Amino acid sequence: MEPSNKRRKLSPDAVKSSRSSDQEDDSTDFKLAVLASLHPDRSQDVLLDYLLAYDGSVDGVSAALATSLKDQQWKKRSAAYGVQSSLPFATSGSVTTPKSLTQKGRTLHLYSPEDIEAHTPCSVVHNFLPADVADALLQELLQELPSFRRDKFQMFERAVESPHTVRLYVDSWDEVNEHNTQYMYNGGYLNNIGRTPPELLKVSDLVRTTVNEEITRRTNDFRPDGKRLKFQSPEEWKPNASFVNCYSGGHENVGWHSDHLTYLGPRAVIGSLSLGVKREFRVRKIVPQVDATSADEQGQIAIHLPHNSLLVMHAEMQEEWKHSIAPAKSIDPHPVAGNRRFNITYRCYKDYLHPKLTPRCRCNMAAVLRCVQKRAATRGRYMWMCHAGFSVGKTSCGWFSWADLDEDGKPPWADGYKGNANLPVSARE
Ligand SMILES: O=C(O)CCC(=O)C(=O)O
Ligand SMILES: [Fe+2]
Repeated sequence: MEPSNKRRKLSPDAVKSSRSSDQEDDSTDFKLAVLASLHPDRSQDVLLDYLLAYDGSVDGVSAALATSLKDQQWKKRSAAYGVQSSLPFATSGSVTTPKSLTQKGRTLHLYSPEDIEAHTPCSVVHNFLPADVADALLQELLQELPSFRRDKFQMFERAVESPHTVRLYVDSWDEVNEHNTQYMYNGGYLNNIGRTPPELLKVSDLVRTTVNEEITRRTNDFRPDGKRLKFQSPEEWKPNASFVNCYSGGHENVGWHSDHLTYLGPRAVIGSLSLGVKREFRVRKIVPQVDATSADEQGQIAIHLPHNSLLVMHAEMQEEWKHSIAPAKSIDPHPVAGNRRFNITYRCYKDYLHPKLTPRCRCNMAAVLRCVQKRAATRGRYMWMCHAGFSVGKTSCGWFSWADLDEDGKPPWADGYKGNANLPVSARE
């Protein structure tokens, strides 16, 4: 089945980072992403507010922000250190009962692991590492920092840079070579991939144990039937790649996105360790376009992540929610990291999703794996698509194919494949 690919729209996450992207078109998010790249010191809430006020006109918002005296003053104040204060719309204080629900245009602030796991598909472990191990890892990352890069993107006629720096690490030199030449992110290869340094590798083992325990706990305690999600891998979660993000100062951020499934597979789990300055990790449920009038339809949840906290993004997360790191008006400096926050996302790349094995489109590039979110008729189904449709400056060949995935998320070429569970027989090719 090959639908015509009339839309030639850029991914709203193109400004965000090369390894993660939106599942489908979402014009409000796209405009927010453009605005965030043009005005990195404005919070997403402020930008959304302006966007609504200016009837969705990016140019209107930009002109207004450029001349806004109030915002100039806000910008100056944001340079000061202090307690991280609430952004516009924020409700005050922490939420202590699971009954509190998000609301359109509001941000629900969550601090405790109990509240976080009750309201979101995430669990959090505070004080995850022994203090000396956390310090050693932080020191190692500070030494690595000169090799971090901003992802660069082309957006319309503008060259845009991601509003934070990043580096991908894999565990051996062979893997570094493979990733350099075969794994694509937004249509390009990364050129600063590193070999996992010793502390990062040591901590990876600790993360592995805890993430597997958390997956079991989440499945038993939070799934109504105590079973994994359909397409969720039953195999042990073994991290073999880590993206390390660095946010230097409160203005550095990452826009709304969900993480690429292409190499992780459906219903991926990600272990995310935060070190240094405490920041807000924001999440919001993806609202089907038919039911939504704005990207903020169901409100946002701000998960406060202090130094040395491990957040597990569970299997529900990437297909059903988006996440971001909101700009902070002010931050408390960390004694070792200063104004920086490091975040390590430990990921489990599946061997059967190596790009040498996955389908290729007519451009002869390994296709990307996507999940339908917005169209009610096919929501939740996975498809392989031409990479170029989501890469800036490239034209898609329009190739598309429903993915053949079994109930464990495995494709037919993987060992132990159990048969197509992605589509009803009538919709299979
Ligand atoms: O910094 C964070 O906590 C989130 C980073 C993130 O979303 C990513 O690496 O994809
Ligand atoms: Fe992400």
